[in-house]
Amino acid sequence: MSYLQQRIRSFGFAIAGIIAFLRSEPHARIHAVATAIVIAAGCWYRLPGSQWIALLLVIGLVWVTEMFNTVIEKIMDHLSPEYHPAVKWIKDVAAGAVLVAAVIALITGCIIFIPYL
Ligand SMILES: Nc1ncnc2c1ncn2[C@@H]1O[C@H](COP(=O)(O)OP(=O)(O)OP(=O)(O)O)[C@@H](O)[C@H]1O
Repeated sequence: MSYLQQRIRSFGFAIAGIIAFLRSEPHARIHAVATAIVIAAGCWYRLPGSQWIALLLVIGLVWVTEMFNTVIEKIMDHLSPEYHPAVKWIKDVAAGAVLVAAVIALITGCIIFIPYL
């Protein structure tokens, strides 16, 4: 298999991962709806490029943290299905990362959209 074929194959696995995440996680579908609404609002208000960059960065931040949080939960459930304080710490910190990203995204959204309302 050539280098290019390997890269295309890896890209296919990454797309399959995104589809698996969307299919299995209700949170992911809520993020998808919220992302669509925010992008539609951005188009409606014809946001300038700098505001689009800020918006896309925080949307990406929320998606990436949520995906890694889900991966961490799945790893822990696989490795240690029974209760363990270390698992609680790991899952709670991972969930905290999602909360940080969501709060940053909410504040950014308010800064961008409130002046248009
Ligand atoms: N094996 C475990 N040992 C210790 N605490 C756990 C364990 N599993 C879950 N917990 C605790 O319960 C909380 C919820 O865990 P859970 O895996 O259900 O995630 P969740 O945040 O409800 O996410 P989701 O709804 O996406 O499954 C964790 O944040 C952690 O505090």
